[in-house]
Amino acid sequence: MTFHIGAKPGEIAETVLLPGDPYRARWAAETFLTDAVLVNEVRGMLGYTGTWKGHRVTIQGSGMGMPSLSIYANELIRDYGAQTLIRIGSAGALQHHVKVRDVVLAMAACTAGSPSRTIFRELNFAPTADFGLLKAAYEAGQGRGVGLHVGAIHSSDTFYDERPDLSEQLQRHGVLAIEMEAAELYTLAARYGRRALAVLTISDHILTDEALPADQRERSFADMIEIALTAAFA
Ligand SMILES: O=P(O)(O)O[C@H]1O[C@H](CO)[C@@H](O)[C@H]1O
Ligand SMILES: O=c1cc[nH]c(=O)[nH]1
Repeated sequence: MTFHIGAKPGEIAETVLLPGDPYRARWAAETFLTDAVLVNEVRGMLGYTGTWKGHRVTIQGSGMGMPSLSIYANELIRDYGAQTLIRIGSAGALQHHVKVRDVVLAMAACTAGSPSRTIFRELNFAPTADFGLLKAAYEAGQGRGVGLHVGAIHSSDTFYDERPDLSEQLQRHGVLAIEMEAAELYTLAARYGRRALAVLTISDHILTDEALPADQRERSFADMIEIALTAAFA
């Protein structure tokens, strides 16, 4: 047990999928895993361990924002020995060619600041995905009939943005989408020598205001989850 995860030693798999939403963790475990067992419910941040095609997998909610993700990823890595951590999240599209329901594989994640900022000080560290996972996810995503994009994203500290000029600059520099966790996940994976990737489904469009309703945000992300699972065990 840790401060925030109640699982006993051995109850967390080496491969962990991390949705922000704990109900997405429950839905994904019930939908994709065999013999899924609830291994964490501290603070309602649900985590399940089961198998997918014979491989052991944990799906653990990580909450919203980098401080929350950082708590779960630190404990999963340092206390439970997680080796492969794949975020399965929602994101807002920042480019017209990226559509609602498309899947974005985050090759790199910009930030204005993260929980790791105190370590890096003046350095602008470049948080990047594990190349093997990224390549495997790209291959797994092709031919599925889903719009698939690979590129940079922005991990923001805010959902309600008061800096339209910042979004404009991100858009101008080809950043595909905005979410709130991947940069810190990539940074922690780099620090501890683990593999990480963020596979994101576009839930809304920053430029057009189109948005998926909440029930679909929870449940209609099957492509993203299958891509993540396939990549983890490629
Ligand atoms: O759908 P999840 O995984 O929570 O991800 C996105 O949704 C939340 C904001 O609504 C933030 O956590 C953001 O990163
Ligand atoms: O952080 C996020 C997540 C989904 N959609 C957004 O616009 N921002």
